[in-house]
Amino acid sequence: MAIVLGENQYGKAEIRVVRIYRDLPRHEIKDVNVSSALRGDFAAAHTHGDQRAVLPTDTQKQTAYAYAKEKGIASIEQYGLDLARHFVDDYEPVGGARLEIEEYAWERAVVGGAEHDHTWIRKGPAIRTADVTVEGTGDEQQIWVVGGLKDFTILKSTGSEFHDFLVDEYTVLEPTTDRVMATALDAKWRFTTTDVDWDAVYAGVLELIVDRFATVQSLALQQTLYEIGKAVLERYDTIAEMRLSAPNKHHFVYDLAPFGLENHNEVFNADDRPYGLIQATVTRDDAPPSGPAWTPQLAWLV
Ligand SMILES: O=c1[nH]c(=O)c2[nH]c(=O)[nH]c2[nH]1
Repeated sequence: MAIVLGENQYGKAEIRVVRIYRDLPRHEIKDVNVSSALRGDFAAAHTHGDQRAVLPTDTQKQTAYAYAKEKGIASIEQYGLDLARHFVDDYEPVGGARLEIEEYAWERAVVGGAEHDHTWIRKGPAIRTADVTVEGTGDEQQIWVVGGLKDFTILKSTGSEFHDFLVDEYTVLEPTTDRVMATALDAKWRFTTTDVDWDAVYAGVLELIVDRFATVQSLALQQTLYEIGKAVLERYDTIAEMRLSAPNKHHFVYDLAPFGLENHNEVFNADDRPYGLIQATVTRDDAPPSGPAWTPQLAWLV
């Protein structure tokens, strides 16, 4: 019997980088949260405390700040690619790098009726995400980019039904042809190339999510998720697969009968838990293998 080191990775989690572009009077802001993880030949560090192959997590952090200045943050996908390629291409022991990045959006404050040059208000709950994985160098190099968003809270006050479901002796849910549908959507989409206008695709996917959520006469959240995924894959041939996770934020019609009041879908109890959790993957049947694209940094203990 021998005890051996298994899979391992290390990096700096949640590096908070704010980059201001201030070359013009009208400043620009990028506010991101970066997590790096390096994979490769780090056995000696674990078994002998030998750090010669270890690029410190502090250096990974410093690099994130330096690259924000040197290369800028045009998009989080591009920034993740720049960092991941650097770690893999420039350090021999590093076989693979995964960069997980969140972006917090700001919108310009309106002051005296005009957009202000250097004051912003934090915008909405939607957080843009990018997961970039790079493995190998030169001709052998493989790259996976997954774009996404999380906590995109959206609600429609009609245009949603749920009926004709399986009924057993424990079923009390009433069928409905008109209900509130609300969720805080997490979605990720896997690209098959890096030749992408990242910002344009993000804006387009967001537009499709809102359009499908609003205009599909939904028979279930499952159907809405599928229609979103289908629309995204139909519009973007650079995307092979979309994964969606949607808590069904139940809005129950409140019983106002004790007060002699009618309630025609006007007053609801927004229940926070439990919630239905509806999750779906929509994919092309000829999608290339996903490799490590979906493997999160923090999957180790799961
Ligand atoms: O859109 C829905 N999907 C379900 O699977 C489900 N189950 C439930 O109780 N309500 C809903 N709503």
